Amino acid sequence: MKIYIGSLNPTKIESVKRIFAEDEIIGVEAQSKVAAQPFSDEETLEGAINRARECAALKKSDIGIGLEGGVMEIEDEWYLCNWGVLVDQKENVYKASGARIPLPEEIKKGLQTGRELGELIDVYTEKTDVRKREGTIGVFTNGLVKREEMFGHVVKLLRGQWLYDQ
Ligand SMILES: O=P(O)(O)OP(=O)(O)OP(=O)(O)OC[C@H]1O[C@@H](n2cnc3c(O)ncnc32)[C@H](O)[C@@H]1O
Ligand SMILES: [Mg+2]
Repeated sequence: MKIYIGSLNPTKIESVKRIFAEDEIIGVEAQSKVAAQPFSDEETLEGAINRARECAALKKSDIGIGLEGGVMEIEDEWYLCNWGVLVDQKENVYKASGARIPLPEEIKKGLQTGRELGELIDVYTEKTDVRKREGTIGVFTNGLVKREEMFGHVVKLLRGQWLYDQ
């Protein structure tokens, strides 16, 4: 199969390659049509849906996948959240969410001033492009769960649900 994933972020592309190891995986730029930094489960999921639909609509695409990261609030604490969507040629839509962990107060404050998590985590860790490497989830799990692994789990949940219907 030819699978398009709506991102050029290597952690997202690699996570799809891991789970669809026998297929051709192509990363393309896709519009999430939501804010660069989504602030709820709903908005994050919507971003993933939009990316997946755009990929599924590409010529020769068998499957389109959208993976989107965001933050969401539960009782004053802000959590990392992640959503994935798979759309096939029958226009079936499969959804799954990823692991979530709370973010430190300092990061929450930065997000409240309108800055993107990807930028804040680089300042926090004094590193560059954390979002393309271990991710925020990797930083705050001491490297035990990296962004690629977390998205890999989301893609596995998508593939499994899709397989169930075949
Ligand atoms: O190129 P794209 O596919 O857009 O990849 P991205 O890294 O920007 O990722 P998202 O748009 O899905 O994530 C929305 C925002 O949240 C940030 N983000 C989400 N999860 C993250 C993580 O685990 N580590 C670092 N940044 C993260 C990300 O950098 C963006 O600012
Ligand atoms: Mg982004």
